[in-house]
Amino acid sequence: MADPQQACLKAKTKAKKRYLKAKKERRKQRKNTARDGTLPEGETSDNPEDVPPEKTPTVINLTQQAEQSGFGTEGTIKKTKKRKLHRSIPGDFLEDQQSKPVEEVKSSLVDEPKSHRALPQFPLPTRPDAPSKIELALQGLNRAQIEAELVDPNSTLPIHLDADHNQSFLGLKTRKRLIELGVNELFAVQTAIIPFLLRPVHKYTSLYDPYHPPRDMCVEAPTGSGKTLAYALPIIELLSTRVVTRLRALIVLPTRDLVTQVREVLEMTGRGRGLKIGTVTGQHSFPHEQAQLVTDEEWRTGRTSKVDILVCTPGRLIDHIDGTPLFTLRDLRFLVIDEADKLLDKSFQDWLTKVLAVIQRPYHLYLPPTTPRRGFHLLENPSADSGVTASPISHESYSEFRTDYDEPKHSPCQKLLFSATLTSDPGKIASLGLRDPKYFIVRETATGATDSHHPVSKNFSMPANLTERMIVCDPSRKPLILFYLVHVRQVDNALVFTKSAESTARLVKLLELLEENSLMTGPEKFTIRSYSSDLPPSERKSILEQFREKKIDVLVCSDLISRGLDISHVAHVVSYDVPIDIRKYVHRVGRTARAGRHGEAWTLVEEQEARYFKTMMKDAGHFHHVKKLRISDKELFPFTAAYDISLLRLKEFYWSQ
Ligand SMILES: Nc1ncnc2c1ncn2[C@@H]1O[C@H](COP(=O)(O)OP(=O)(O)OP(=O)(O)O)[C@@H](O)[C@H]1O
Repeated sequence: MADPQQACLKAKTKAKKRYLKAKKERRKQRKNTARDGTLPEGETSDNPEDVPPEKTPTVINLTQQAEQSGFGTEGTIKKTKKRKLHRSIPGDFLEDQQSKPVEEVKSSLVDEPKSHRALPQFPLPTRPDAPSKIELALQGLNRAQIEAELVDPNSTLPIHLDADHNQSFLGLKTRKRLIELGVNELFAVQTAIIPFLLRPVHKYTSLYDPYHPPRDMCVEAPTGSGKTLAYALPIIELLSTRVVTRLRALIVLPTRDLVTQVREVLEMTGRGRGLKIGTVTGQHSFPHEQAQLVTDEEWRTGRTSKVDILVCTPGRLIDHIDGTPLFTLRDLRFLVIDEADKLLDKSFQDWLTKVLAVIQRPYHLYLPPTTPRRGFHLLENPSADSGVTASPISHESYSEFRTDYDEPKHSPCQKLLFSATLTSDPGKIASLGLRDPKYFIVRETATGATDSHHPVSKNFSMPANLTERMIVCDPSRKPLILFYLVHVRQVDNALVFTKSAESTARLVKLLELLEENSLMTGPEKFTIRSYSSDLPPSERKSILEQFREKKIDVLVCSDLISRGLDISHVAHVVSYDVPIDIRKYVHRVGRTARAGRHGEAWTLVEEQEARYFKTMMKDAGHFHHVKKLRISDKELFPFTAAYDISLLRLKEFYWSQ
């Protein structure tokens, strides 16, 4: 007897076979229909599967179809939508619908418009190339910085005394004076800056031209390249045309020593021109300085200033703005900020806000329009020395008369910024509110220049004739190595920079003891002195004078004199302690190799600092200029015994204090 279960299965298999056969038939029929565009007999077009292909427009419609046909449950639709994000080929979607015969659906899409098939051809997203160093450097910088003028450091301009050869726009008197001082040519920075400041806008050069306010200027040029003369000469040249004494040029510097130095340059070059030069640094008492600056004899005419040019430190300048009643910056024609990056530092910022508030105020050539006219108000008339002469218009009978003289004018003050490491920080420069600034950068323009040579790159240029060396050593050997350099490598006429006033004093004491105890030094003993903020100003001045006169061979100092100091015979600079940043390094080593002379820079790098120093120099694109030097124990041996004794004596010295 047949098993009823088996019989049932057989029956099901037969039914399935019939079903599949019928299905095949139907498919055949449909294919034929699709070819000739007719529906098979007995079938209606209600079935979405049978919609002629041209009526199956897009992927989105196919999804809708799936919903309509009922085989797309919620889950299926969701899945479909998700997949569509990845593969938008209609055929793919249909293949996913397991419950439908694949060919059947594909066949309905045979004639799908080709444009739809192009959709998946969108390009894959690609990662853009990293921006170049230049692009990064340019971000946030203003146009003036991008359009900076590069000046070739090798360009010079000979000074001639015949009138035809005056390309520099310097007057004959100035040129004669320069020749007397032994300056026969202008250095690169001077060839660019002096004509820019002196070239007349019209036919004549005037002290004030309210209708063509001068452009401000930023200058970055290597240390010792002659920036001081670059601004001193035009100031002297222009101010010599003045009739009455008024404060027209203000030169701000970060330290007293630099104020003295710049004053000397101005006095030397401006001799015989009748200009009065003053300084305020706090070195003298406040009333003394006040008496040098202003007089109240002619206050009615506004002629209160006793100086044409004032050289000052920022702190003392503010003291006089606040505390000297007749002191005014209203007549300023030049504001020079030397060592500008230093003076724009946070520690110095207050002075700038105050000074800018005074000089940036628009002014009226004559009286303010709201004030009734009663003669001239000379305090409000900064153009007394310009081509504009007094006229009867100022009489009170013309009180209603208005001309363009009554319009508020831009301040005629021209701001000039100088540094060997001028900041590329746009925020700092922007705080100065420069007027259409022109940037000059004195830098080698090597052929095949790379990013690092772009004007706005952070690399600073160094003096051409500077040799740089680094000595990696154990910290305990540093004094010994310095002693060795002085005695064996003839490192004299040297400035040695330490990290603080305290270490300056200790190092000098140790070196003095070493001199005493060393048998090797023989009769040739070196004079070593310290120079730091710990010393009173009078002593500092005297030490600097002795060093200038070559009475001191090695001057150990803190960074107090790392900027601006110009002593021509400095042949060596030793960074006994590694400088904390590249700016410090640039200024320190820049005390030598000035004005085209040769000079050597030595940096003692402690082993644990070597990586930091290397990175700093590499970032500045300068590491390849620094030669590595090894000093063996054998070379130091002749001094080691004296060194050990000196260390003991040093301990005793400090204990006894
Ligand atoms: N045209 C020139 N001919 C000869 N010597 C010059 C000339 N211009 C400047 N000097 C000399 O070059 C030296 C360096 O000049 P200066 O002090 O102005 O340099 P600097 O660019 O301001 O340097 P720093 O950035 O260190 O302050 C000075 O002794 C100066 O007298």
